[in-house]
Formats: sequence, structure tokens, C-alpha cells
Amino acid sequence: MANSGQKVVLITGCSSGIGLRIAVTLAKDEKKRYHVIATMRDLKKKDKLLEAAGDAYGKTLMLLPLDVCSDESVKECVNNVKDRHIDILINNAGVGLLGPVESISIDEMKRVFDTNFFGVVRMIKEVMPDMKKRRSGHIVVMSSVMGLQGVVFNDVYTASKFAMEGFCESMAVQLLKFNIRLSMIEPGPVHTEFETKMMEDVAKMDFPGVDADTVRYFKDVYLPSSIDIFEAMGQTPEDIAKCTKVVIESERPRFRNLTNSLYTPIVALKYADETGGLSVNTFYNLLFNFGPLMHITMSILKCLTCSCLRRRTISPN
Ligand SMILES: NC(=O)C1=CN([C@@H]2O[C@H](COP(=O)(O)OP(=O)(O)OC[C@H]3O[C@@H](n4cnc5c(N)ncnc54)[C@H](OP(=O)(O)O)[C@@H]3O)[C@@H](O)[C@H]2O)C=CC1
Ligand SMILES: CC1=C(/C=C/C(C)=C/C=C/C(C)=C/C=O)C(C)(C)CCC1
Repeated sequence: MANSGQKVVLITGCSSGIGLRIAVTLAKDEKKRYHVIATMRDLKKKDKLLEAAGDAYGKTLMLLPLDVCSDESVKECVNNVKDRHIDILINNAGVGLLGPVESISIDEMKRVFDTNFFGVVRMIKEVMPDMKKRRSGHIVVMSSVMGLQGVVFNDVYTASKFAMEGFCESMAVQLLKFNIRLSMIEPGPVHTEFETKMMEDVAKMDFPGVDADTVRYFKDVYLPSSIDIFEAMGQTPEDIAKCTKVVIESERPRFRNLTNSLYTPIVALKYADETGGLSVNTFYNLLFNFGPLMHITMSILKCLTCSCLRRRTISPN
């Protein structure tokens, strides 16, 4: 049970990756400021989390089952929290989906939206009314750089994160009136099971209904570049957990939080040209013309993160 003065944090999707690391980082807070309720849809997967949590388990960390795709599971989980009191809700659970849309069934696409978009909506609908009554709370959502910028062959995953960004951007205004903060975390590539699961899925794909050119662009152009990007820009779950801790500990938490400054210029392109041509053409060139020179591109991107580009693209002067 939480001590008085401790903040109750509920996190979704803690069986692996970013959710696991956020749970452990907060549970091991030196000043013991958090009572962490780490949730996962299948408690049989708890061992990795418990091993990482060590003796924090049973003290600052407890476990509850929660499947964000089930209304009943969401309700039962929140009802099992003492007085349904959650100070900080971290919506982390999510799934990826990669490949040409022609080969992906509508049911697979719905599963991604049910987890990444409706999963977050279900959680917010369940937790927000109590936060509103208390006039306090912080809702954190694990979005993605793909919630801000589309990435080729990630069309449906990107759409699910855009949907969530739109939902949260609208909600944030109303919530502020109730003194509830809403923050999005927008990581680029992170080395977790997300990456391995997607690569395993790709290895099994036989691309039904996809023409040979598209398969070639996906397998021989996109995939090698994507692997390069993961190698050059990939962060660790620890990086994202640290960034999340900064956001929840901030007196005035930011709404948007890109975790990797290398993505700042990519996102800035969108706002530098409202017709969208600049981003579409830059992505086209990066992928189809500079693919083999991706390492050099990485260096240019690093250079572009200096503040002069931001000033030129963001400032009206
Ligand atoms: N890795 C990356 O490059 C990036 C990831 N993200 C986002 O970060 C978040 C975490 O991903 P990451 O840690 O990388 O990936 P992982 O695959 O390691 O973790 C995803 C977690 O979500 C859980 N999950 C999936 N479906 C459900 C569900 N229906 N109910 C409850 N939990 C569920 C998984 O549980 P189970 O073990 O049961 O499947 C797992 O615990 C996701 O929202 C992802 O979109 C954002 C940017 C980059
Ligand atoms: C930047 C960039 C690319 C790839 C980006 C990738 C692979 C991003 C992955 C982000 C993830 C995994 C987010 C998870 O939510 C391309 C299209 C190869 C070429 C053009 C520039």
C-alpha cells in the first residue's frame, strides 16, 4: 500500500522493454516517492520485471493483471487500486506493425488500433473521472516519433500513434481546466522486443497480393535503412525511462517530449513547409536516393540538430 506522500503510478505493458524499465526506475527512486503498480496482460511474464525490481517488489512495486484491449480487465484493474486513487497513469502498452499495406489484413490493423489507440482511450476514460474529482493527476502517453511524422511501410502503426496524438492534443486543453496534466513521450527507435518482434514478423511474411517492385522496395531498400537507423539512433529503455521520470517530476511538464534530438530536424521539416512537400520529398530522397549513404546522412542529421535550424524553422522571424 502507498505511504502518505507517495505518488501512485499505474503503468501499462510492464512485461518487457520501456514499461518494465519505467516501473523499475520509479520503484527504485532513492527518495521512495512512488508506489508503482506495474501491470501486464499475462502475469506469467512477470519474472523479468521482478528480477530487475529486486527487493523493491512488495515495497514500492506491486503487480496487477491488465489487458488494455478489454473493457472488463481495465475496470477490474482500476477497481483493485486502493480507493481507485491513481496520481500518474503511464500508458505504455503498444504493438508495432510493419510491411506493405496490401499484405496486412484489416483485422491485424484493427488489433493495432485496439491496443495503441483504444487501449489508451479505455485507460483514460476509466482513470480520468477520479482525477477530475480530485482536481489533480498526470496522464503520460508513450507515443512515438511516428506519432508526429509518418514513416514509409509503418503506415498503420503511424496512423495509430497519430490518432492518439490527436486525441491527446484535444484532451489536454480540457484536462488543464481540472489541473490534470497530459504529456506525450515521443521516442525514435529503441532497442526492445518491439524491434525483435517486428523483424520476426517480417521474416515470416510472404507478401500476398503485393507486386514485386513494392516487395523489393520494402525488403531491399527500407529494411536495410531501418536497421541502419536503429543502429545509429537507437536508444535504450533506460534512456526513455529517465526521460519519463524527468517529465513526471517537472513542475510544469511539457506536452510533447521527443526523446532523441536527432529527430528534431525531421519533425521540423513538417512545420517549415505547410504544403507537406518538403517532408515527403526529403523522406523520398533519404530512402530511395541516399539509402546506401545512410551513415553519411546520419552525420548530416546530427549536424542539423544544432539550434540554428530550429531557429530558422520555428521562429517567425
Ligand atoms: N521500441 C521502439 O522503437 C519504440 C517503441 N515505442 C512505444 O513504446 C511502447 C512500449 O514498447 P516497447 O517497450 O518498445 O516494446 P515491447 O514489445 O518490449 O513492450 C510492449 C509492451 O506492451 C504490452 N502489450 C501489448 N499489448 C497489450 C495489451 N493488449 N494489454 C496490455 N499490454 C500489452 C506487451 O505485453 P506482452 O508481453 O503481453 O505482449 C509489452 O509489455 C509502445 O507503445 C511502443 O509503441 C515508441 C517509440 C519507439
Ligand atoms: C528516419 C528515416 C527512416 C526510418 C526511420 C525509422 C526506422 C524510425 C523508427 C522509429 C520507431 C521504431 C518508432 C517506434 O515507435 C527511413 C524511412 C529508413 C529513411 C528516411 C529517414
